[in-house]
Amino acid sequence: MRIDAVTLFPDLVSQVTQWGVTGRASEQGLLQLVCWNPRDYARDRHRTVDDRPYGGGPGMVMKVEPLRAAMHEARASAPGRSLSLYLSPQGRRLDQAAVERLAGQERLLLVCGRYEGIDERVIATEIDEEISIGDYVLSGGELPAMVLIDAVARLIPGALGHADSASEDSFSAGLLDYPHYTRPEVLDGMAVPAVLLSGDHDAIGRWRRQQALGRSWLRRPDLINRAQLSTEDRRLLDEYIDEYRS
Ligand SMILES: CC(C)(C)c1cccc(C(=O)NCC2(NC(=O)c3cccc4nocc34)CCCCC2)c1
Repeated sequence: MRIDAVTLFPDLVSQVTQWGVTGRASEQGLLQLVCWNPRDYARDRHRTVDDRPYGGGPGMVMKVEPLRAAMHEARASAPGRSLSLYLSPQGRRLDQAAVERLAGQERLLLVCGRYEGIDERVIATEIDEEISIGDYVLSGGELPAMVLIDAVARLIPGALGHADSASEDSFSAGLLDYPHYTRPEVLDGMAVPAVLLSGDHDAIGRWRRQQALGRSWLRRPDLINRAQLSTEDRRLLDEYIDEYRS
């Protein structure tokens, strides 16, 4: 999958192709990330990339021409149509369903804001979707872009080795993860749940499902309401709730 990122900090965004699963996906040619810096398209002597806001007020706005030139160069640099996304607090909240939809695109163009943001007319004419990763104040759209790249890259066929894919099971079913344990068997007097040492893989599977259901019910009831629960799921969850309330 080809992803182009328009950013004033290409060295920051390109770090996502240097490490871990996304690093390997990039190494294997499954993910191709190219960064484009508006500063390289600033034609004045000072290579200006910000501009003053109409209406006055604090801060600056990303200068239109270098930004648009970088976007146009990015689009023209490879075949295929890019879905153009502006990472923005005004955007639709990113969730796994959106990630799955975006992973199906042949190309993504990610625009990262800095200063107070970008000109609204650039959004109106050049951006297909605004996407937000959450409600907190950030310094730029680069970390959100890297979050999106990570989430999308994991869905590229072949990107996840076996060791990585386990955690997809419960969440891709839209639930929180069951608790994980590893050595030692007793840590500061706290023992691993006995079922996990039993070797009874059916019991272990049921226990993990019940934990995923129960923890989702406790911490993220919104996920439970959206999940498609089987009758066995309902039984496991009811048993968890009875125990929790007893
Ligand atoms: C949400 C909240 C707190 C009410 C809010 C309200 C108003 C402004 C901001 C804010 O952070 N402005 C700065 C800015 N943020 C982002 O780009 C950004 C932030 C959060 C999630 C994101 N997902 O993608 C991009 C995201 C970076 C500099 C260029 C202008 C945007 C926040």
